[in-house]
Amino acid sequence: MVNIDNLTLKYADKLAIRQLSLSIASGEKVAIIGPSGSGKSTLLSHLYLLLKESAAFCSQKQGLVDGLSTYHNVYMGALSRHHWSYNLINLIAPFSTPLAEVEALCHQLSLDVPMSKVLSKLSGGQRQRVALARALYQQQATFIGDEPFSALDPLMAEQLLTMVLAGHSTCIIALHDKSEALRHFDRILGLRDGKLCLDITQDALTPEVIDNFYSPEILPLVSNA
Ligand SMILES: Nc1ncnc2c1ncn2[C@@H]1O[C@H](COP(=O)(O)OP(=O)(O)OP(=O)(O)O)[C@@H](O)[C@H]1O
Repeated sequence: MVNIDNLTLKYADKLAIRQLSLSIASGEKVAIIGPSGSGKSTLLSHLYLLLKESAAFCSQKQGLVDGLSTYHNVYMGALSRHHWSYNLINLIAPFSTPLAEVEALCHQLSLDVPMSKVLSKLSGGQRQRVALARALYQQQATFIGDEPFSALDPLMAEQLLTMVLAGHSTCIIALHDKSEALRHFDRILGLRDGKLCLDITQDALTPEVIDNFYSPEILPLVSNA
């Protein structure tokens, strides 16, 4: 589905991704782990650029509009599916079908706030679920997520992760969680200082592999993929 060969990315003179090669097949559930600043967001943004036509991206920056309602922020996920005139009328006076769809989706995410509530009045965890709902409302085959559950309690994070994995054939998700959530994925990629240092399948995942990956030593690539 996507092939990256010897990719290097930098911001001004800061190297963020170093000579990274990677293939991800359609249908894979891939977790990306790594310390803060290791390049996860940079890699995910690049993958989204490559897969834009078929992927929804739930980024850390969220890109929500504070002055708009919960409904309108989620509905933005469907803008490209409708004619501009439909979107315009719906912005002024929401149609009943998308309103009911968005409400049901929010309910699935335990986001039981009035659809008219403006974003600026929501908590951090609620905002994160609005961003997640907007990505899910895109109804794409691939989900790319940059720590999309980081502001949620562990139980809710696990429930929503399960829902996202079940709803998309391919998932590529950067996670805070080092161990528990990883058992839901087929394959785990680990970045350190912009380099791919871990690329293993679920059956090879052990606490020792994870501990070694996070140890201060510089390690060669560990891979069975
Ligand atoms: N806009 C930017 N301008 C300059 N440097 C940047 C910018 N964004 C990221 N970086 C740098 O690039 C490197 C990779 O950052 P990136 O955000 O991809 O890491 P990350 O693993 O996603 O971090 P975190 O877990 O904290 O979100 C870091 O050294 C970071 O400081």
